[in-house]
Amino acid sequence: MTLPAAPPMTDAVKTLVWMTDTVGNVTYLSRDVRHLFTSGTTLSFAAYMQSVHPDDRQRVMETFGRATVMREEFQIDYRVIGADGSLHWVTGSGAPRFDAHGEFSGYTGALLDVTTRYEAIGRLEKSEATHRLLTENSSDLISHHAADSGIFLFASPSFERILGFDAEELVGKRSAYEFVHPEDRLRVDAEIARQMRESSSGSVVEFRARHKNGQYLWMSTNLKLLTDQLTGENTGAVAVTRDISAERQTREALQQSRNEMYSMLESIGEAFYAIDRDWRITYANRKAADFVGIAPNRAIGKRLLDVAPELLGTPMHQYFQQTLDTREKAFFEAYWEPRDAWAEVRVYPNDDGLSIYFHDISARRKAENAMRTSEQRLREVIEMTPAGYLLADGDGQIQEVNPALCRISGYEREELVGRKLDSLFATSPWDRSAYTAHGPASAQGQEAIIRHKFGNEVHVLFNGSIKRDELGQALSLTAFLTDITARKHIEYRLEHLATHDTLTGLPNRALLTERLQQMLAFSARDTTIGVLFVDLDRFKEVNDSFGHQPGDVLLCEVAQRFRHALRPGDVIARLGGDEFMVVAHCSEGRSSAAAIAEKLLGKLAAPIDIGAQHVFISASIGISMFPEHGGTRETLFQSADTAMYQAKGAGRNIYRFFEPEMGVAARTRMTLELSLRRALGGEEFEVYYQPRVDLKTMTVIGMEALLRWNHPELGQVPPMQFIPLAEERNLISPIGHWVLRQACRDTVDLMRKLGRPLRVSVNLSARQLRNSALPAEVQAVLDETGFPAPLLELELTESALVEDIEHSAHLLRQLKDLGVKIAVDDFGTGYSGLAYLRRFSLDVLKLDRSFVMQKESHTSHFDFIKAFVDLAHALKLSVVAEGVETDDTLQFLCSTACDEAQGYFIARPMPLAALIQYLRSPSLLSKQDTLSFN
Ligand SMILES: Nc1nc2c(ncn2[C@@H]2O[C@@H]3COP(=O)(O)O[C@H]4[C@@H](O)[C@H](n5cnc6c(=O)[nH]c(N)nc65)O[C@@H]4COP(=O)(O)O[C@H]3[C@H]2O)c(=O)[nH]1
Repeated sequence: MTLPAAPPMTDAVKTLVWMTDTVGNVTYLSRDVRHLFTSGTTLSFAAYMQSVHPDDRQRVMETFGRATVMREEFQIDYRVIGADGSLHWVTGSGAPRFDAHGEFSGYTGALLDVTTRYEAIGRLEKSEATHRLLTENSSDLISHHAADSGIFLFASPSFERILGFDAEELVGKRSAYEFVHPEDRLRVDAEIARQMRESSSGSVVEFRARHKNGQYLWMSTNLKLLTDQLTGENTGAVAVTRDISAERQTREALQQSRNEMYSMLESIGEAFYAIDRDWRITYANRKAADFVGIAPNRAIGKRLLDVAPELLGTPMHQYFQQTLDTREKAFFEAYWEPRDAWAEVRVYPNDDGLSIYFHDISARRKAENAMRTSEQRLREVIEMTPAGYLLADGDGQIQEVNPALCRISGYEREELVGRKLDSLFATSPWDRSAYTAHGPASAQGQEAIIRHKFGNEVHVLFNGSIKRDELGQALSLTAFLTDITARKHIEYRLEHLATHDTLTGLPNRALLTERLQQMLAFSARDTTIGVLFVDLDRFKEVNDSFGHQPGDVLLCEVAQRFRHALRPGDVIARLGGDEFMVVAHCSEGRSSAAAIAEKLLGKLAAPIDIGAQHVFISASIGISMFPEHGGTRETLFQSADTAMYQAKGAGRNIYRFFEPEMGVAARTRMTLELSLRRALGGEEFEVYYQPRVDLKTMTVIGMEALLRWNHPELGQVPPMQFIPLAEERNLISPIGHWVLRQACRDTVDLMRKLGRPLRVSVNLSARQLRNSALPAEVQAVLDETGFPAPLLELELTESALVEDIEHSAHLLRQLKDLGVKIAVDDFGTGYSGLAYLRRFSLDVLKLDRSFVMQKESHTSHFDFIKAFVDLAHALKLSVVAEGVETDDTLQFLCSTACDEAQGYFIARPMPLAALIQYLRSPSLLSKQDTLSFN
């Protein structure tokens, strides 16, 4: 059989028809594909089988064989290899052929070239295999879910590995929703809803999925909803889910460490920011952002110069650039003008750019500035202060001085710096011990002496302090020194004034007392000290006769002579008036003291010249010895005083040692003094009144008030015993005041009772006259008692008046201005004459009793008294005679035109009650015998 020629496969219909004989040899083959199998027209079965792909040959043989045996139709796809070597997929189909006799005659069939289809299938299979491979081996969970229910339609094997469920357990049985953590469900739903709403093509959602073992794993799902192309309905979803637990953990850890770093960067007291190489801010903590005035999140990502344009061109900017260039860190301080702030900046290079730390040091800078300013000011103050200033090191070597110290010390600054403190100070509160450990820390307000360059001493007030290390060792010494030399001189003068007698320059009582105290305190047991009380004799007379100034000249001369008579160790003091006291060591006991006394008296032997006058003066000296007469200065003074009175009494110009018997009299005086003080407070005083008569009318026109002291033990003490004591002990003023008040009160009462005026005269002592407040006190008494001033007569002795003439005259004028009368008591016993008294505005002269009594012995006395009374009258003074004891005297006085008289003959001093009685009695002069109280 000849096979027709076949067209090329590609051009022709790809189906060929074939026929075989009963044993399978090809008897007919369409021309189209013939060339595939043979170049001839016939083809044996075996040859044909050679064309079949070896891998398919067996299958083809079996199919053919079975079909032939069974006489069945067959169809089989297999590959053939063309004669040209090309491979083709063919679908071979055949059906048995029977002849008219029903005899099998072979097969007739067709071969369809299905290479193209198979290639497509091959590709599909390959892709499917690839996908399957991917799906089966993917570490991700790949799933397909039904719409709405989320039931698994497909689950990749990885589900078992990751969530513990195999596909069988999932597909068609469970919903994806079962696995979502309840807390994440809302989020997942929201995402699905969003996707459906927006028809978006997939999104990623993270959630926790429950493992079969109950634990949750973090998953990230890439979810894609599937939509029907025609209806647009959701037909399900595919999901690719990945276990991101580890990633989450890493991410969280990273976030955690980033948070920690940020919170650390936030919490550090410093501002921090980082910039990349493009100067973009990659991080800025709040402090840094605040510094430039921007929110941190707004700064990040921005270029530094956009956020802080003021940075451009500043040193800070240059430093940043330099660090970026050199990769070397930089530390510096910079001023940030927009904030008027100073920052301490540290710039570190890193792989991305720079890490910049800065610390606001404005406060510190300000404090430093303030400190600098205050230091500057302090320096200026130190330079300008009038107090000297010095700074020395711990060894006392001067490091720094101010101009004032140069002025005070006389040295130039260069001469002082480097000098040791010890050589500058003669005395200072800081000796060597100040520099040692635990020495004093400061010396405030202490006095020191600087040795001036020219040798003189400069007194300074020293205020210093020492700075020490922890071991107490001196590090530096600072001191301010105020020049107090002038003040010291004044102090010295004041002290001298306080301790020395201004007239004679001798030590005064205070200094003498102190010296004696020292001598007693520091004396050895066998030391003998003599205390000599020296009182000038009749000095008062000199004073009264020549006046105060000559008296002062005399006292100075005496002081001078006494001083020369004594040894340097002896002390001589003027106690006041004409009293001196000498305290001296007496190695030979009494004989030494006696020698001193004689020397003193001897010094007075030569007359003293006062102006043109030679004045002879003597002294009485009382001596007490330590320890013989006492151990304390009081007893020694007292004893010397007592002995001096003894010497005076014994005839003057002599000295007397104290004898114990003398002490008795002294003690009596002391007892009296004590009880006198008590009497003032009690009711032991009483005023007696001695009537005074007008000699023309012989009527009582007034009386003299005389003080009586009714001592509880001693009985009535006469005024002459206690008045001088009261004067001496400064008690007379209160006593005198009491008498004045009592007298005024009694007389007012008396006048009221008798219905007629009465004058009362009250004695004033010399001491009262010294009191400038006397006029005011008298006025107060007059006001208080309502006593008429013209009826009050104040009696003063001559000697009291002349003690200080200026003062007396002034005071008398003031008293007279009150309207009271002034009488001079005891006239005729003193040294001054009438003319002398003209200087005072007086009203009454009281002739002393001794003056009145002389009448008996002098025949010319009458004339004298008469002339005196006339003279007094000429001076507008009335004359009162005192001490009228006899009728004769009274008569005599009447004949001399004397105005008034008082005396025992008329009436003795008497208590108030008796006076009332006396004054009421009709005949006065007949009563004198019965009214005796004195
Ligand atoms: N022999 C004699 N004496 C007569 C006669 N008439 C009066 N006398 C006394 O002579 C004194 C007169 O007083 P005086 O000269 O002021 O002398 C007073 C006066 O200086 C002073 N005195 C008395 N009372 C005070 C007083 O209150 N203050 C002051 N400062 N001194 C007073 O005491 C002195 C003595 O006072 P008295 O003892 O009271 O003594 C009184 C008086 O009793 C007389 O005929 N013959």
